[in-house]
Amino acid sequence: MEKKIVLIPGDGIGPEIVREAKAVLAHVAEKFGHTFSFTEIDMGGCSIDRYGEPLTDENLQKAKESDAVLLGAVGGNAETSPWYKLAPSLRPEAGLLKIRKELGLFANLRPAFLYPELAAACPLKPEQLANGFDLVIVRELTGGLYFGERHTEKVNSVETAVDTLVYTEPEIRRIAIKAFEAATKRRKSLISVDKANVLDTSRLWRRVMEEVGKDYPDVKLSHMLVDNAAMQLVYNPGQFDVIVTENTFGDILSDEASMVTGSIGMLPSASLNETKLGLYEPSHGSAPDIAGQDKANPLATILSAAMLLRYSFDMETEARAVESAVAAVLRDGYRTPDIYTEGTKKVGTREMGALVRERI
Ligand SMILES: NC(=O)c1ccc[n+]([C@@H]2O[C@H](COP(=O)([O-])OP(=O)(O)OC[C@H]3O[C@@H](n4cnc5c(N)ncnc54)[C@H](O)[C@@H]3O)[C@@H](O)[C@H]2O)c1
Ligand SMILES: CC(C)[C@H](C(=O)O)[C@@H](O)C(=O)O
Ligand SMILES: [Mg+2]
Repeated sequence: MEKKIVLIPGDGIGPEIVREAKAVLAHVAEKFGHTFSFTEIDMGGCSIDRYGEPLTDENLQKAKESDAVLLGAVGGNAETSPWYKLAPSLRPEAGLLKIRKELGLFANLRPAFLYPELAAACPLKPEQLANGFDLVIVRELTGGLYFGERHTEKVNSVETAVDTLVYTEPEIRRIAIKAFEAATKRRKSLISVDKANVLDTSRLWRRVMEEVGKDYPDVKLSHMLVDNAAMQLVYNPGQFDVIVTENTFGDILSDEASMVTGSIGMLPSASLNETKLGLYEPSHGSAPDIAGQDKANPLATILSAAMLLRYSFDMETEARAVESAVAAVLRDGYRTPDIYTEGTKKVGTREMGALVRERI
């Protein structure tokens, strides 16, 4: 049966990395006898330029009617791009938030894994990597500060900005279940990261995690304050298996975790709801500083395509074939500039994509 994939190249390096991931998916389809159709839509700055808004309802509808969505990245340089002169609700990132909310993508899985071949690209000392590094961050994606009420006003003639952090018990419960399920399939350790020494939302978060944990007696649940978690991630990263955390903390900790893998260009992600329709994207941004130069690492996007095959299409063999091909390329010594170290072979975005496809 044909599978409909909506591609969102977006801005900056987005079109370059999505081009490579699309070619990987097309290669998988041919090799394993599947039919994938591809429809491209605009989102982010390119959509603002074309339609005056970051995601039109018509394009959103195309995403809703697909079987899976693969995104590059949206956004530009906030200092220089005219997109950032617009009202916040019309800026590129608003398109991303709209699609996450409209598709109900509350669970964002961000696996971070240090390939042994990339140890030299990791800024940590070898002894800190003694326990390896292989974790998944389960980030809540449709609540918290990102979606709370916000405004800017003058209070007693003082310019005042307000962002609201809200979580409801059902929102916490459903992400807890995703996290416990993920931990069940891995090393059965779940660390819930919060700021319960200060925030009411975190205290509710902790209570619900404990309650849901009763249904998963095999999983060891513990709690860690987010400031400590940020420190532990670079001090002893091997201690983590699954981390579950709220939207903002997950955003920050996942960029931090990405550097332990060698580069933000290595970190894929899957944004899921309760159906099979998911959105897959690298955790990094549109990297305007290297856009159009064939320098971007396409591996996070290619690994996101592997997650698409796994979670939206139930194609585990195909997903593993893509992941093994990425591992093989790294074993064979090929590196984009962000993960390049002495003695390895530097390649561009295009060549990296081709090298992965050759190994599937
Ligand atoms: N999901 C998304 O669409 C998404 C995610 C994060 C940031 N953004 C947007 O991207 C724009 C730039 O943000 P930023 O500079 O803070 O973060 P960024 O992730 O785009 O870039 C940070 C640094 O990492 C490098 N980098 C990122 N991806 C890379 C890759 N695949 N290969 C090699 N190097 C890579 C960049 O060159 C830059 O030096 C902003 O407009 C931001 O809002 C979008
Ligand atoms: C671009 C931005 C809105 C987005 C986020 O904060 O979720 C990005 O940083 C990410 O990690 O996907
Ligand atoms: Mg981020």
